[in-house]
Amino acid sequence: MDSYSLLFALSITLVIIYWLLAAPSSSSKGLKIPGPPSHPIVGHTFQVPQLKTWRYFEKLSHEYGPIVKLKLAGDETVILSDAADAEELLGRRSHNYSSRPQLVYAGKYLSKNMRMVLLPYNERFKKYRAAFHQMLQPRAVSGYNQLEESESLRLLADVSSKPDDLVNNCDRFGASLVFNLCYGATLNDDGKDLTAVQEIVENFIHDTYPGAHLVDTLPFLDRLPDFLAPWRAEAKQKFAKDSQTYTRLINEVKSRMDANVGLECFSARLYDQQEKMNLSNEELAYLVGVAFEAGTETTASSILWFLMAMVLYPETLRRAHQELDSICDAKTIPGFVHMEQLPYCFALVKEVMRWAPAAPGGFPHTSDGDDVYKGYFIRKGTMVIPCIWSMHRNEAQYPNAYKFDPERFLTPEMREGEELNESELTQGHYGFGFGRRKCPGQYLAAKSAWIAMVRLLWAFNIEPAKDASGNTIKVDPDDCTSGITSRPANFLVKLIPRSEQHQETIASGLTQGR
Ligand code: HEM
Repeated sequence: MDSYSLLFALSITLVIIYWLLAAPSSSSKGLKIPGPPSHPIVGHTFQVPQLKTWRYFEKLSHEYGPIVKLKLAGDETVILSDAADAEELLGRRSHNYSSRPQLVYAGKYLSKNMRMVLLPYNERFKKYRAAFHQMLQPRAVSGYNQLEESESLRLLADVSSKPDDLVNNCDRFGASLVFNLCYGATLNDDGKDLTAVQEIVENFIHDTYPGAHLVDTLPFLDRLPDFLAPWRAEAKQKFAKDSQTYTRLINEVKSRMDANVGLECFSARLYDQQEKMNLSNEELAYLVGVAFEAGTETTASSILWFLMAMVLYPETLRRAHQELDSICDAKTIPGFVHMEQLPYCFALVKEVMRWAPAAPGGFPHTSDGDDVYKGYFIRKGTMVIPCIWSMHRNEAQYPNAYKFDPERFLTPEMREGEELNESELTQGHYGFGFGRRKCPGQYLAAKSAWIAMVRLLWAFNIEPAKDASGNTIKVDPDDCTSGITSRPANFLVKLIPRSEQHQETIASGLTQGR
């Protein structure tokens, strides 16, 4: 038997002993939360599919109701599929539900407990969150209009010149905007920094996936000595590599600051407050790095979902074009000043975030104390997962929920040009999560999505791609990636400039640095 098989056999034996001796017995303190039958030893651990878990959660909600309990390797897990329950528990009772499950591999070793997204609700978390708030609160975000407009213009130019490189073009847009805000510089064209952060995000998504590392299912395996725990050295090695990237980036900022280049960016602001905030250089590097990684993948995914919706629902594309053409001719690139005049486009952007949330499975929260809700007992340490996908498919709240239909968000007030402001983009759907862990980048993300989508609509016809024989290639929204975030996979689409004048306007906008 090799050392991995031995370790596996040992782990199974230990989990059985743990389960029998240490796992909490079922509670008599409240009603039993419904859920599927489970195995007496491993619970539901092996029933939950690794891929597109949110679809399984949706199926459970149809069978057992909006609050479902699962037992995953001894841990109690509650899946919420109705937004009202999530708003009550994770929102109004957020004092109790704002922690995160503690991951040994990704939290302790891969992130040295410095990645905000994985931190429990502790003092370090509050300090990090306050720093994010400074940079990403609505008032600060309204100062980024010019940057968002110039980055989205660059997106149009990239799509025009490299139409077959769509995924990279969208990734670049998501990344370069956040990069600029974080490091006060333009993302290099050599792709080095983008590739580095993409690799970090890819590893992170893989390493946080349920079941990716046995030690996160059985945390006591962390007591094993290094020679029996080869994963520990692997995670530490990845940390060292990621840390090198993030440290290099903030060191570059520091050099520019030392050379008295007036810099306004997240890193510079943190350097100025480093002592007051009691941040080590490593912490500072990670704090900024996490903003860069969190903003890169999600924004690009939303744009790709938008393009897919336009292919699947050409009538909505036609209506958006009609609205845009009535406000902006081919010589006028739409900008934030036009937001109030474009209610249909506004509703369309919100519908993208509902129809295809970039983080469909939701991020798990953890309870810090026992609680009773609707008669159900929720034990301290329960992992509570708000399944955004199921919430967005709730027929009572969103009739005909599987259909992409911007009309559902088009209120009479909006038709009159009211309620068309940036913060409204984040309302009416749950794509940014809940309570004290709600996405701190939501205002920036929603505005970036708006400007990118509206400008792509203005500039291009969005059509299904064709194969070599001229047949339309089918587009399937179920063909998507699985992880904390999700985006279309194998998605081919054709973006065709709407006119030569549109192209000329983009080119002259670029030369004028608009
Ligand atoms: C379309 C784009 C985006 C989407 C859909 C999105 C969605 C989310 C969601 C669902 C969460 C988890 C909330 C919860 O736990 O309930 C989250 C957390 C987070 N997001 Fe975003 N996000 C986006 C863009 C951004 C951007 C641009 C940034 C930063 C510049 C950012 C930074 C973060 C951070 C740091 C967290 C962790 C917060 C915590 O654990 O307290 N996100 N996001």
